[in-house]
Amino acid sequence: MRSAKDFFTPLAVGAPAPLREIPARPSRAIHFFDPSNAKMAAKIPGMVGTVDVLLGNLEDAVKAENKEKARLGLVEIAKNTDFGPTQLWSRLNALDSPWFLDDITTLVTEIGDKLDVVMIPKVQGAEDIHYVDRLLAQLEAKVGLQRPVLVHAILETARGMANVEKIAGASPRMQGISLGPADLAADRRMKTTRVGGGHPGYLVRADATKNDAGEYDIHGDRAVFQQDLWHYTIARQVDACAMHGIYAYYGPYGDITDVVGCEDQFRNAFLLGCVGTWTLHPKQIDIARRVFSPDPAEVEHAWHVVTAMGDGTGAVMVDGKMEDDASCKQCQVVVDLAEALSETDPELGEQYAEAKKAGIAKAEGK
Ligand SMILES: CC(C)(COP(=O)(O)OP(=O)(O)OC[C@H]1O[C@@H](n2cnc3c(N)ncnc32)[C@H](O)[C@@H]1OP(=O)(O)O)[C@@H](O)C(=O)NCCC(=O)NCCSC(=O)C[C@](C)(O)C(=O)O
Ligand SMILES: [Mg+2]
Repeated sequence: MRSAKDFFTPLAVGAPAPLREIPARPSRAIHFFDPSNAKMAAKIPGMVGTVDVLLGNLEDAVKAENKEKARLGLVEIAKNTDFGPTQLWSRLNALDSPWFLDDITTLVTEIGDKLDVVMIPKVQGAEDIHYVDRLLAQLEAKVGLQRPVLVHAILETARGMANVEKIAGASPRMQGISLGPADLAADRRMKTTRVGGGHPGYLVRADATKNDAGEYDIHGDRAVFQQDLWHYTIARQVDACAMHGIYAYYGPYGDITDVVGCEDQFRNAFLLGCVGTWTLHPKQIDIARRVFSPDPAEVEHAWHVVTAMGDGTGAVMVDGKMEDDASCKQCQVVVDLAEALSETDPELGEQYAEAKKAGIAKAEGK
């Protein structure tokens, strides 16, 4: 572990200085595409502006014989596309794979100026991030990049989970962490075969009631509530990220057809503190944008409270409810998110501007 004194020192002579703060850029939908799939790749330039992040996936879901094609395909797309406000990320192959070294070397030297974040799969501990950190600094110095490429870890092993706080704080490059529910389930020997989402077997059942004979009717009509398999994992991931000033994300929802279940899983993650999710299919993009953008009614309420609270201290009544310093901070989270999203999403920006006007007017009794 580096000393706090040299945490922000570049790890190679000539590498750009690490950022002191990770920018809160909108990243509601991290849209995955396979750059070796010609049909999918052809759609990417037209998707600029429709998602916050376009991610060229080089790891799982790309066939072994297509790894090189995917890497070079991504270089080509990046060189020929103006991404405007849309971020460009890539998921590299795992550190122990035969492809990682060429992935990182090629991408940083060829398109490092366009690449915002590299996603590293199957991160086990801080040592994995330290390795990537130094390598990135050397490559950045070699090609004279002016800004550091950031790092995003995927939580998909039990060891990675046990080390999540250390991973989140391993480098000033750490931008965020996503959940990898499929690999994590396998590594933990969980018995779900689904890629994310719930499972009907993971439930709690209401107590049995007594029948007319005074016996517990265990086979009677008892309400069943399906539970969230990922609650503990996401909550811990969110704490680790918040503690280190980086961002937490849900990951993939593999049942592309079940848009309702997908929306529920995304919303749970949003409410727990995640800022975004992955989209694997165009169908999931609108869901992610909707879920990870606060409802204008919430934004209006947040402005009402923040305005009514003035300097943020004391207690006031708003719509029959007590608001104080703490709830003002909760509302500030919503206000800040709405302001950040307004900068890149003009349609939402208009709705949020209306909500702000209405919230302030209510606070001022107009
Ligand atoms: C699921 C698949 C096979 C269905 O692909 P399909 O072609 O069968 O679907 P479709 O419904 O027929 O497609 C309709 C149209 O959308 C296009 N399309 C379809 N998908 C995309 C896309 N992503 N981006 C842009 N365009 C897309 C597709 O080309 C087609 O175009 P067309 O109408 O012109 O014919 C396909 O959507 C796909 O390959 N998606 C990405 C999968 C992926 O990246 N998986 C890896 C992340 S999850 C993971 O790795 C786990 C994790 C974290 O590691 C862990 O939990 O451990
Ligand atoms: Mg995985």
